[in-house]
Amino acid sequence: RHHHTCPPFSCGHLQDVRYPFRRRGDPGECGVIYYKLACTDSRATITINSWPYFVTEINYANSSFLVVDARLDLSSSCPVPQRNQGAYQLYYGGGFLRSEGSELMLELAPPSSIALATFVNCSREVRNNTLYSPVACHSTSSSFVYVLIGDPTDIFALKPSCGYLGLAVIVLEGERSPYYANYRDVMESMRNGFAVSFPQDFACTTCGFEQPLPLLSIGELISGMKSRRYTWEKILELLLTRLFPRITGKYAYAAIPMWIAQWIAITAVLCRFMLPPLVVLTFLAYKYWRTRITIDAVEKFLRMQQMVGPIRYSYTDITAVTRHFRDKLGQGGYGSVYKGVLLPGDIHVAVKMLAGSSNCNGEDFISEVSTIGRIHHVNVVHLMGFCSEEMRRALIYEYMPNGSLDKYIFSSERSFSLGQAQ
Ligand SMILES: Nc1ncnc2c1ncn2[C@@H]1O[C@H](COP(=O)(O)OP(=O)(O)OP(=O)(O)O)[C@@H](O)[C@H]1O
Repeated sequence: RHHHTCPPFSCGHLQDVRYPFRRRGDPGECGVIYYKLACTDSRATITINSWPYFVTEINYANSSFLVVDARLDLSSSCPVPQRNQGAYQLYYGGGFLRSEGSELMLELAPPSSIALATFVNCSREVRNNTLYSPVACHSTSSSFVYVLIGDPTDIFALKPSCGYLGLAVIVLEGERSPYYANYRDVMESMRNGFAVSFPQDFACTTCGFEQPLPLLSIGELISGMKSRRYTWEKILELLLTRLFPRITGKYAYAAIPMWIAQWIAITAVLCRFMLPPLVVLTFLAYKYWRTRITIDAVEKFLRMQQMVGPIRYSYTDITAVTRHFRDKLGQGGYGSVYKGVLLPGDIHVAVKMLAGSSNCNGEDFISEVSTIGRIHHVNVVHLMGFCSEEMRRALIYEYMPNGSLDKYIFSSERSFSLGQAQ
């Protein structure tokens, strides 16, 4: 797709320039925004860290391109870089940092090893110091120019008589120690430029170039593993590329485990914070639903019962009848029994307050009211009324002044007699 809408172009002396490069004014989907080339008849220029560089060569085979400092006076026989602190930011791992606004990219790692060459101007001559290589063609009898090669931390500890002039990135060839390079080597390296890699993202096979994904047959996989051609990382990469071609195309392979980790983290956080409240809510909803069912069944029964059975009282009536539960007669399996007086007529009653807890469910209450309420027998205590408000329930019996029969049956003396009336 990319190939059709963004055809290769020429820029300066470069031919067949493709992704990730783009020209000013190219459609948005062409190339990568930071790889904009400014083209003249003879030069292609790119800006890295706000500093211009000539792109002298692009090597698509190893995803790198060669750059030369555009502000370096190449025609001079004794070039010294301009004051350019910030144009080169070297990463300690050996990479080349590129910052664009708030973004900091590590991808531009030069394929060959590089070092910084710092040019300084000293008011006094520096003797017997191998770090300071003289730049004779720029020095006079009162001003001495040197180039220092290597770790930038050494350079920050400059001699007091020296001031900073400019920086250059130089390529360290082979085994040569940077501390023994002289100005001639530095000049040659500055003129040749240094190579910069495309970021990993853009070097991937699926970006814009219509290359087929690697075929992955089981046999090939096994033989690859046997011959140690495929490492575990390689196998993971192949699998991920096949499973998520879009994602692996969009992000670099290195970003995939991070992507998976992010999803795992999000799921874990959701489970940790969402699941417990959800479980509690479900439980409460279930409890409420069960209670509602019981209450509804009782209410339905009571509407029918009202015509035939005992009288229904409100909870306020019950508190009035028992005078706020003042006189407790006893305690049974289903709750406490209080003495009360029904007006009008001053009829003495026993009010059994059913405990709201589990052992009294709606069914028991219904059967008590419907069965006992209908029985009118001399040997069965008469149910005169009841109360049911939500989960507060009470049964109102006629008052038995002699108390419960078990008081006599299980009394320690076992010597009692019932009169005819009793
Ligand atoms: N109608 C009543 N008149 C006078 N006192 C009563 C009456 N009903 C109950 N009581 C008193 O309250 C106590 C508890 O009675 P309750 O019927 O609740 O207990 P229970 O006999 O163990 O039966 P249950 O197992 O059905 O609760 C009795 O022992 C008795 O002293």
